[in-house]
Amino acid sequence: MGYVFSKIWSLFNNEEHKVIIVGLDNAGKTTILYQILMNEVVHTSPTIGSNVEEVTWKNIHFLMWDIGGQDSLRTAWSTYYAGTQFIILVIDSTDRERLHISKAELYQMLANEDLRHAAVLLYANKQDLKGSMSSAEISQQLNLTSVKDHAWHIQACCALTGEGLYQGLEWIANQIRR
Ligand SMILES: Nc1nc2c(ncn2[C@@H]2O[C@H](COP(=O)(O)OP(=O)(O)OP(=O)(O)O)[C@@H](O)[C@H]2O)c(=O)[nH]1
Ligand SMILES: [Mg+2]
Repeated sequence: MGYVFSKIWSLFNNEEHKVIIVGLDNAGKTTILYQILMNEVVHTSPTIGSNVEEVTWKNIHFLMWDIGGQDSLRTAWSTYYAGTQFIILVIDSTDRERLHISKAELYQMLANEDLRHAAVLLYANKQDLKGSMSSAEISQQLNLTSVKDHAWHIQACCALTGEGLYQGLEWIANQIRR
């Protein structure tokens, strides 16, 4: 398909882009999903299984899966991978003790065949809290610059105010428009 034609096609195309929102329990995944969907802070309890919502933003249609992050639920993440275009990995920026677990989960996902074409948006969430790690610090701890085979971006955010969330989505939109 010619470049111009494919660009025109994409303008009229209602393709739904599959997004999975993963990360450790308490990272803020469900809060982020509903902040994006409704511009509201919802009261959450730990997610068992998943929540799925259709999100339309700037005329782009997303199917967003928010998956429970508790230890015992993480082995089930891979059942959501097929057809995923974007991974949103949410990190509680105050959770220094468990950053190495997020790191291990990240690299395990990147090695998964079903996710080989997926791009990764990392949200460094809970920036409102004292002592939170900056996105630069998290990036360094996760050794993100070593990730060459997936597009990735890290965005500082606060799910309670919504700050940073749309900048992250903008990066995703740019990946789609490429
Ligand atoms: N201060 C602060 N609290 C947040 C932020 N985002 C989420 N929280 C709180 O963190 C707690 C956990 O949020 P959830 O969205 O339920 O976390 P989750 O990642 O969905 O957790 P699981 O479903 O167990 O995997 C809740 O009390 C949220 O209100 C944030 O940016 N700042
Ligand atoms: Mg949840």
